[in-house]
Amino acid sequence: MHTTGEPTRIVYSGFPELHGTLLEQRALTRSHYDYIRRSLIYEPRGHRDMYGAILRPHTELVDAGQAHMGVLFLTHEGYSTMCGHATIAISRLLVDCTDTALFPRRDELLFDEEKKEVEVRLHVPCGLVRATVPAIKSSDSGNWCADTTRTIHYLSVPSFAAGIGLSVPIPPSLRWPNLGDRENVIVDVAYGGAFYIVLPASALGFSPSLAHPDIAALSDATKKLRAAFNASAELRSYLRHPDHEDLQFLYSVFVTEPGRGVPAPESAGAETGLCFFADQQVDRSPTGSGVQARVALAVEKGERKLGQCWTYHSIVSNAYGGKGGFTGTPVEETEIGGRRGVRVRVSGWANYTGFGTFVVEEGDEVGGGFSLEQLQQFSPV
Ligand SMILES: O=C([O-])C1=[NH+]CCC1
Repeated sequence: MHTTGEPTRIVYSGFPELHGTLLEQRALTRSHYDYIRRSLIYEPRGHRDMYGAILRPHTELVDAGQAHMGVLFLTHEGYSTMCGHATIAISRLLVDCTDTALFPRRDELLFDEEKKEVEVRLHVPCGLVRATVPAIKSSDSGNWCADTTRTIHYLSVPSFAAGIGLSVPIPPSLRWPNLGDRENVIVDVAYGGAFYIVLPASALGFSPSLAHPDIAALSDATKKLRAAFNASAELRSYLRHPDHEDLQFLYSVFVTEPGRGVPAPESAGAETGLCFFADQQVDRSPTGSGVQARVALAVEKGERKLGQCWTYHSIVSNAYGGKGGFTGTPVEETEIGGRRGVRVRVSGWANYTGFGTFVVEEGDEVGGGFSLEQLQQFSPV
């Protein structure tokens, strides 16, 4: 499937049996079955911006009846802890999937006849996400399926501003041309199911406009900024989460242009973002977990109130006149680790791109998955 152009290659059958908590299953997949991720995400089946997910029908929350399905997220680098664009895609798939062999808890979905929608509870590595999928009953089969005329939304895990106006010193070895004579860069850090650095392009020394961004140069700058941030134990101390140390890492640098993009009718404003995540993958979608982080920052700064909807665009949604933009609305204040958190309602839409079976033939080493970049760096000849 794709969500505003960002792919999610969803594994719904054939993955090895995994047991334990979802985070244990994530660790086991990374240690014992990473070859499957590489074969699906790397070339020749994927590419360096490919994204995927593995459905996990048994986790501690699913087996306790608190969730309908577990999910592991796959990037070109590894296994992320939250993904809004994939959440939107997977929740649609689960509403459309009537095969209880693939979705054992399908019959537990409660379709609201009046609102014509259904809640799908997903257990993702950062916690429980409640998606609401607009649905219609198909006249012939009598089965419910997603209503493609309305957007899907999900209610996030508690998201929070972790640090505002932090100064990141940039050592000479990590400087980039646009930095000019600046010694440091001021950033905000927020958690939206994963930790984000958020800053305007101008803070990196680039034009404030993301109308025609130099993506390669911004990728180089954000990669160096991330390295400079991670080099500081004091700055890394902002990446704290009370639930689990697996969540305590810097996932992305989000470059923003406040004010750019077409606001959705129900929103009070819009902004555009360019998300560099994992090993500098570029999100084609407006990045749901990044929306959560940015909404949490806006609330913390007193720029946004509960219930105030905002529109978030990517370069792709802007290129299509705003179609595919996400909205983000802080709907509930909560407390997390002694600080203010907000649950954010993120909306968007996903489409199918196809269904397939992937094969790796015995002895086909190249077909097992390769990354040209890694071959360049590590090839023996
Ligand atoms: O939508 C999302 O949260 C993300 N898409 C790719 C990186 C994270």
